[in-house]
Amino acid sequence: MIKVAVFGANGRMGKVLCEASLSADYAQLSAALVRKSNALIGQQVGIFLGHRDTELIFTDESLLSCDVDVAIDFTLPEGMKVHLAHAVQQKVPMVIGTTGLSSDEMQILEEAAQHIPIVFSRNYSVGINLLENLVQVAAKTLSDDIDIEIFEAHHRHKIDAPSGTALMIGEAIAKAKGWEHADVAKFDRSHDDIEKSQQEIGYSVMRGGDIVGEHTAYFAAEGERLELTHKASSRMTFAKGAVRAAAWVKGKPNGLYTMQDVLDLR
Ligand SMILES: NC(=O)C1=CN([C@@H]2O[C@H](COP(=O)(O)OP(=O)(O)OC[C@H]3O[C@@H](n4cnc5c(N)ncnc54)[C@H](OP(=O)(O)O)[C@@H]3O)[C@@H](O)[C@H]2O)C=CC1
Ligand SMILES: O=C(O)C1=N[C@H](C(=O)O)C[C@H](O)C1
Repeated sequence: MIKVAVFGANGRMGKVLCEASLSADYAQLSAALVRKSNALIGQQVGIFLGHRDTELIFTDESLLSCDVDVAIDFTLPEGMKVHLAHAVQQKVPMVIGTTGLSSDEMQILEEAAQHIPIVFSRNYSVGINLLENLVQVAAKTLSDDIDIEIFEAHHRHKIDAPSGTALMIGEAIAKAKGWEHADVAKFDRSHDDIEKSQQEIGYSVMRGGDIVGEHTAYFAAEGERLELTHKASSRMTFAKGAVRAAAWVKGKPNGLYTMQDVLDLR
């Protein structure tokens, strides 16, 4: 049985991560952590979740009085950095799903992985991790006369854009093509006065309503077009993947892992 702590337990993903930890027969929710200032501290997690029969109460994010094996963080970059520091201090392995990290924040993650094992993935669904491999096959096979574009759609509350997953797909394609992603990523065409280059990965973004997460990679040639699409219809998909990653990372040597490692897809 793996003892799980969830940071940002009051968030959209935090709530579902608590549910997933309570539901998995190989996991138990041992700590539901929120910011020090949060009025939920001392209140029952079960009442917050609506129906769950658990004695657990919300505690603050210091991880200090927690008996846990792995901590999961799906928050925002500023929060993730604080949570990571607590986890390194307490020597607690982490599963991180927070997106929108800057290159400096990625470096902080890599440094922390020298002290604890960390799984970091911008998408914990099995389907997207498979898609990451499929787009590489497409990028290598459809090598000539091809335009590559990535479209993503998410709910109106999502802040970072393009999504972490869209970037993850783009980076996988760039790697398969032998391109530097930073050189070929195209986020804005509004000021262009020439035709697009074929050494380019274009991104487009939609935000609206309650869309959980949709991603399409387009490989468009003259005469044919391949579209590879993934649609997530429930946040529970990500949460189950993260709890699975938590069970996997327990006892692993220090280092930075991905969901591809957890799923043995490399
Ligand atoms: N990798 C994956 O598979 C997936 C990743 N995500 C990512 O998960 C993250 C969270 O998404 P979502 O649940 O929708 O977001 P929410 O806005 O619903 O929740 C954010 C949570 O982070 C906390 N938080 C924000 N800032 C800080 C801070 N500075 N210090 C401590 N805690 C903080 C919030 O606490 P408070 O309420 O106190 O502000 C809240 O608990 C996003 O980065 C999203 O992209 C989402 C789905 C899947
Ligand atoms: O914020 C979200 O909701 C999601 N974020 C992740 C991302 O940025 O790719 C994963 C998922 O698509 C949902």
